[in-house]
Amino acid sequence: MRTAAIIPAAGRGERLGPGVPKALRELGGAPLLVHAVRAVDRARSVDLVVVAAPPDDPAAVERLLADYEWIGEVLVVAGGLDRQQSVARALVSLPEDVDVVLVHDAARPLAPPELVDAVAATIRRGAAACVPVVPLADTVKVVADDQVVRTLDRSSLRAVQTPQGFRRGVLAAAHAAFQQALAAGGLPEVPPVTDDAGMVERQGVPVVAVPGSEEAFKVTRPLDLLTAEALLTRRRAAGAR
Ligand SMILES: Nc1ccn([C@@H]2O[C@H](COP(=O)(O)OP(=O)(O)OP(=O)(O)O)[C@@H](O)[C@H]2O)c(=O)n1
Ligand SMILES: C[C@](O)(CO)[C@H](O)COP(=O)(O)O
Repeated sequence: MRTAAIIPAAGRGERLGPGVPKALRELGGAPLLVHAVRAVDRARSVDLVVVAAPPDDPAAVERLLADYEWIGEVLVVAGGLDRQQSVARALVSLPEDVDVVLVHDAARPLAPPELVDAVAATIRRGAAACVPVVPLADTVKVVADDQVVRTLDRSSLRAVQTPQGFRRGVLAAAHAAFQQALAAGGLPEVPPVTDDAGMVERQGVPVVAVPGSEEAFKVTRPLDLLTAEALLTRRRAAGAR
């Protein structure tokens, strides 16, 4: 089985604040994207990496990655206007012999390679789709117009991370159905589709949940970048490359 890791990296990072696209922001001397490529590249299960770059200048991302001699061959494609489009563009660029696809946010730079391998192994063992999940730390309430409507039972709620893993045909069919539904007049707004597993769920395909990692958190807001710096400093002090 050949496994490809798609890294959607075409987002602006509005919640992180003004600056270059989020995937190109620095963390410990290298762009977030380089850390995310390292995370999947170091995983034993990954044979090929495809990056969906900011669409205005994908060649700049190609040049950037070429500066890191430890990075093997990475295919770079132009990303799209939203995450779904970026993943879809990478998906159609995959060589025919790829049968397992992992999708991993550039915005999750410190995901452990062991997590990548655990997700890939779940698909290789026969699951159609797999997501890493972590329990919620906070109490969760439904709020409308500044009023609490109700409190949810968080015991069965999980926060979902990446990498998410799929049999290639399952992910391709879900993306195709998503595009068709959009073309035919849109999708229901609730729940919005924010990840690839969400598209697969809409097709009625079972999605396996495996334990995620606190270190696979998403850099979304400025404090997340500070947290990532601290974690990276600790890893380097412990001898990590
Ligand atoms: N058009 C887009 C939008 C997002 N992404 C990618 O999807 C991942 C997760 O998205 P998120 O953290 O929401 O990133 P942004 O969309 O950049 O963030 P924001 O919503 O704050 O602008 C990121 O690696 C981001 O680069 C992408 O490839 N193409
Ligand atoms: C894919 C994802 O990282 C799973 O948690 C998430 O849905 C993407 O984040 P966004 O902030 O909703 O774009």
